[in-house]
Amino acid sequence: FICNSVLSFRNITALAPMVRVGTLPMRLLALDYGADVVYCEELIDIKMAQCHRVVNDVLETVDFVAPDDRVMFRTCEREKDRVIFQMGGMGAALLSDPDKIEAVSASARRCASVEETVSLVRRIEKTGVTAVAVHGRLKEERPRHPVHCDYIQAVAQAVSIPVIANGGSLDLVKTNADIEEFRKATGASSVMLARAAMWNASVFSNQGPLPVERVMEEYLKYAIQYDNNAFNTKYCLCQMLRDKVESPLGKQLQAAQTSAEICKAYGMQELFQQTQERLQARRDTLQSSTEPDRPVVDGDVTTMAVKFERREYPPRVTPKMFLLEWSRKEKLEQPLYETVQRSQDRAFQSIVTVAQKRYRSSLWEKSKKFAEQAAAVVCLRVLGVPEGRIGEEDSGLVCKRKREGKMNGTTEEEGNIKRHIAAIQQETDKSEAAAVVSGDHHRPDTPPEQP
Ligand SMILES: Cc1cc2nc3c(=O)[nH]c(=O)nc-3n(C[C@H](O)[C@H](O)[C@H](O)COP(=O)(O)O)c2cc1C
Repeated sequence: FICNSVLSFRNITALAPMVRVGTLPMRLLALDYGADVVYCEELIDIKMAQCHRVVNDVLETVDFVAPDDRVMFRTCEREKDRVIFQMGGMGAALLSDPDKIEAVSASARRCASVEETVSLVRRIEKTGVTAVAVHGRLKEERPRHPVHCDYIQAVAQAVSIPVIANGGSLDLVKTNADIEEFRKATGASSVMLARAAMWNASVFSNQGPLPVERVMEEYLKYAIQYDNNAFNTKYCLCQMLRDKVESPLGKQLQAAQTSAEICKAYGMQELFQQTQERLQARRDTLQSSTEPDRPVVDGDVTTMAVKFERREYPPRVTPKMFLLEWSRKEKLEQPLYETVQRSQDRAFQSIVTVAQKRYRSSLWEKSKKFAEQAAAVVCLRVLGVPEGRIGEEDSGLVCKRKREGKMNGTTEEEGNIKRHIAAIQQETDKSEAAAVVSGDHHRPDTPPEQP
């Protein structure tokens, strides 16, 4: 590994690059336990070039998002000046073409002989790189083969830039104290660990090692906090379980398909739920502070920043019902709802078409039902039609009729209204049931799983 950076690589310990393992939760955990520098998983240069950079105010991260909306790289303030981005696509290929090794970070394996290795690293040093990490195995050797400390030592003696020893996880480094032993055995400046850290990141801690159960819990906390991909979280936890992967916990973990299910396996569902609510609240606050609450015409859609708050309406009364009733009264076609779901947070947004005009809330909702209600509210507000909200001034048919009923003291009138609402409700339920059959239905009280 050739490092070009303002970081110091003398006398440090580093988390090595690991595909699928080196995502944000693992990097933060390694830093917490005492790693000085953390590598991200190897990312393919061409794929990264297609990503766009997104400042994620909800998670307080910076994301590099692929055209298919997958987050390829997520980073945060905590690892600033500590994270090293490992670019793939060149990697070991550079070994046979050292001329290309300039101003980049790449990975390299030890060559066939000590002389060849030393000669290569000398050439690399001349390009002006800051440090070089040497994985003490031959290109064709597997990770289970013993590491060659003598090769790393020969390199360390031959160059003046810091050498970072790598490859010691299997046979040499089991505890924090072993890190120093490995460094001494190779004469290197620093040490970089992959598997030992993947199995138990507390190997970086001079207070450690901690039981892996505790480490998994700490890992999971970061995975929840930073909305880590559930399958990535599961993969990393399975690596930590190692031979316990067939234990009852391991089986539960393997069966889990969502972050919620993973957390349940670890008895951490409450923390998961709380975190989801906190993130949702932040999302709502950010949305409402940035969006205007007056109508804005966006193409052929009239939009407003409206959030549907269930508690603002009486039980069994919804804006959708009011819009449906109003459309009937006006002899218009039934309102038509079209809903989309975005992949980064699985949030929903609906457009309602009424009298050939389209209305949408610019805010995203946690369920399809809520998104439709928000669209209905936008339409009703733009049209100046009551929406059924509690305390709505001189509003809705229901409230108005109720008032009339009270004034006349007739309970019959109230009965009529109730029947009327029930009929509309039935209608609404029917269309929602159809949505369930078509498989795009989400209950409003169960926030969807985060990607
Ligand atoms: C799961 C896993 C993924 C790895 N992914 C990468 C990678 O993306 N890029 C890379 O250069 N090396 C990768 N490696 C190699 C390690 O960075 C390291 O060089 C190797 O495992 C030897 O170090 P160790 O003995 O501490 O495990 C990976 C290793 C493992 C175990």
